[in-house]
Amino acid sequence: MDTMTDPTDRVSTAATALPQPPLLSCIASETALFLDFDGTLVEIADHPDGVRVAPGLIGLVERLARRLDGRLAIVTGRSLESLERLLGPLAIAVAGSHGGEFRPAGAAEAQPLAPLLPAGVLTRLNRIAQDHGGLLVEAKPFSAAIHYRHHPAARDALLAEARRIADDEGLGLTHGKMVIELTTPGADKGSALTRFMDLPPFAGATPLFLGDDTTDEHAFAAARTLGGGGVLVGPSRETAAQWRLYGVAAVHHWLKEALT
Ligand SMILES: O=P(O)(O)OC[C@H]1O[C@H](O[C@H]2O[C@H](CO)[C@@H](O)[C@H](O)[C@H]2O)[C@H](O)[C@@H](O)[C@@H]1O
Repeated sequence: MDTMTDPTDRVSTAATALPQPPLLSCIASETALFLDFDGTLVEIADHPDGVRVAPGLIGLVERLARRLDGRLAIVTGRSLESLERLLGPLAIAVAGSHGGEFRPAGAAEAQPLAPLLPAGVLTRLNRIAQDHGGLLVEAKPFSAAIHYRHHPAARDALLAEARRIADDEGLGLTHGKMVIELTTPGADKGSALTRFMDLPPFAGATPLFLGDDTTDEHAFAAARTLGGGGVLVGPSRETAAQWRLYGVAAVHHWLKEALT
């Protein structure tokens, strides 16, 4: 089977609305590539620590970064500490915590692009997690996430409670895949992409962002503003992306093609 073809396209008209992106090998000389992590480079798993990193994925990303003369960054909602626990130390450019942490390739330390999360937020989220039978709370330097993958019925109550904390503390609220996150204002994936694009070796290139979640929409919009675009990974939906790949396997196939 052609690994770029979505088996569900046969039954969903909406799913065929966005075309596949051009082959990276055709556009790479001027492209800056930005990659989301969960749902884009790795399949979604039951637990944030349970994702499987495909053999060869790290080498593939590093080789692509070299092919693009350093114009490649992973831009994730995870903290950089959580990302590197899964991938090992990374020499490529990375941004974590939805744009709160920003680290150009080779830099020893991440720069903050947002204020730290106020101390009381985690306490309040942990209390809510307990009230709902022990949900997972993920603490990051510039955001905190409460996961309800194992308690989907809690969604609406959690959203209301998280909204109250966001309003009290002046925080942003994002709603991703079975996860609600409170983020400190001033940074998102779009601002991280824009910051990279201001700096060498990204400056002057055309940004292309690959991501699966609603939290990637800021980055799709920022890439478009800078003359580039976005590739939605997964089922079709309302999006600022212009292209679509059906899932993680198609992303790997598309990335590998650039190296052939
Ligand atoms: O921006 P991303 O790299 O896509 O990160 C988004 C969030 O990913 C993680 O949560 C998601 O993936 C988990 C593992 O597959 C899954 O269990 C969870 O339900 C998903 O929401 C991560 O834990 C979050 O911190 C990231 O913000």
